[in-house]
Amino acid sequence: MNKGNYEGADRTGRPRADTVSTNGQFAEGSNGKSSHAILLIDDRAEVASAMEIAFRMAGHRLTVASGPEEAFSLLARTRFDAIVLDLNFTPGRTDGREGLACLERIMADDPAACVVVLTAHGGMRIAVAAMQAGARDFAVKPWKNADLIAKVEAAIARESVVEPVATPSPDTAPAALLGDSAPIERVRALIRRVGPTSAGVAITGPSGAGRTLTALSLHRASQHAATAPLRIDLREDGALAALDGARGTAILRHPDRLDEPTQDRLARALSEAVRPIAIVESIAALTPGLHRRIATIELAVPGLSERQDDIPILARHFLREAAERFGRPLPRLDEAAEAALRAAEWPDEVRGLALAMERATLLADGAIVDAAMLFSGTAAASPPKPDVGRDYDLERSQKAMIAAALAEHHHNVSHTAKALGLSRGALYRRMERYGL
Ligand SMILES: Nc1ncnc2c1ncn2[C@@H]1O[C@H](COP(=O)(O)OP(=O)(O)OP(=O)(O)O)[C@@H](O)[C@H]1O
Repeated sequence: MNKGNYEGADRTGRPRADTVSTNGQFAEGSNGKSSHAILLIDDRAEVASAMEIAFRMAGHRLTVASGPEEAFSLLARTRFDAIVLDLNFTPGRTDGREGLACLERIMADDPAACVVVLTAHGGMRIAVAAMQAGARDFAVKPWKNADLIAKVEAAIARESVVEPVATPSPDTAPAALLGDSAPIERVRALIRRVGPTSAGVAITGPSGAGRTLTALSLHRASQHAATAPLRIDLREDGALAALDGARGTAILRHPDRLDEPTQDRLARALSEAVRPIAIVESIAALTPGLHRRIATIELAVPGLSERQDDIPILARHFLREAAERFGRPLPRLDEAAEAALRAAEWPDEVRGLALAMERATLLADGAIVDAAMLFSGTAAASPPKPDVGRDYDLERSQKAMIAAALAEHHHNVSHTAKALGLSRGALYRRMERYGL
C-alpha cells in the first residue's frame, strides 16, 4: 500500500480507486498534496455523505461501503490507500466486536492495509484492541472531519516510511477469498497460520472452486509477497528448467500428473530458497519424496455444495464486478433467484457462478435478476434437480425440490404449494426449516 509506487494499480494488480491523470501521475488534491483513494465502511448514510464532501474538499476520493460484505467485495476489486472503519454496524451496539472481526479479516487479506478506526465515545479499550489488531490510528466519536482527514493523511504517510517500496507486479496476488461460511473461514484461518511460514502447501479441491486464488492468498501472506510468484504448469515441456536458480514462491500445477522419476527430479529441483505451493488433484499420486517437499500441509478448498451460504455473497460480488466491467447498471437478485442459486448444481464451481452473474448482468440490465434468467442458455449451472432417486439425502432432496418449484413459480407461495400438493402452511414451515 505504498503511495505512488505503481501507476494505476497496486502491487496486487488491482486498479486504484483514485484518479490517475493523463500523464500517468497520481492526481493531486486542490491543496497540492497527493490525492488518496479512501474506503469508508459505515452504515450511517448521513455520516457517509458528510464525510464524502469533507474528503473531496481535501482533495481525496471517498468510496462508501455500508457494511462488511460490500467492503470485502470492493477490496477484492479495487485498491485503497486507506480504510476508515466504523467498529459498530448494528444500531445500538457499541462493543466494537463486529468492527474488530472486520478489521482482522482486512489485515489478514492485506497485512499492509492502512486502517483508521472510528470508536464510540469512551471506547478506549476497543481502540487499543484495534491498534493491536493492526489499525494505524483511531478517532473517537464525535470527531471533527478535519482532524479525521489529518489522521488518515498522516497514517498513509507513516506507512510509506515504514514499508520499503517494493517493485510492484501486476501478477502479484489479488487474493481475497470472499464468503462467510464456516468452511471458507477455516481456509482463511489456515492461510493466516501457514502463509507466513516456508512450509510446502498442497491445495486440493474441485477445479474452479478457488484453488489458484487460495494459492495466491498464501503467497500474499508470505514473506515473498512483494514479488510475483513463479507459476509453473508442470505438464509443459521443460517446466522444471524454470526452477533453476529460482527464489520465492513457486505455484506448481499438476505435480501429481508427472511420472515417478520426474516427480523425484522435481523434489530435488526445489531448492530451500523456493516456497512450493502446489495445486494437486490427488495427493495419493505423489511420490513420498515429493509429498514431503510440497505437502507438509494439505489444504482442501471446499466446493460450493459444502458452503451454500457463500453463494449469494459471491453472486452479488460478481454482479458488482460485471456491472463495473461492462459499464452496465447493477442488477439485483430477487429472492427466488437467490434460492435457485443456492440450490443449483455448479459443475464449474465459483468460476461457473461468476459466468452466470456476468450473463445476468447483461440480460437484466439494471433490473431484477429472476430465476428464469439464470439458467437459460448456459451450461455453467444446472437448475436444482429434484431428483430424489439419485440423491438419497431426503432432507437435501426435499429442499432442492422446493427451491426449484419456488423458482419456477416466481416465489408465489400459493402456486408453489399447489404444484407440490402441499398446503400453504406446510410449505411455509418447510421453507423456514430449509432457510428458503
Ligand atoms: N472465495 C472466492 N472469492 C472470490 N472469488 C473467487 C473465490 N473463489 C474463486 N473465485 C474466483 O473464481 C474463479 C475461479 O477460481 P480459481 O481460478 O482460483 O479456481 P481453480 O480451482 O484454481 O480452478 P482451475 O484449477 O480449474 O484453474 C476466479 O476468477 C477466482 O477469482
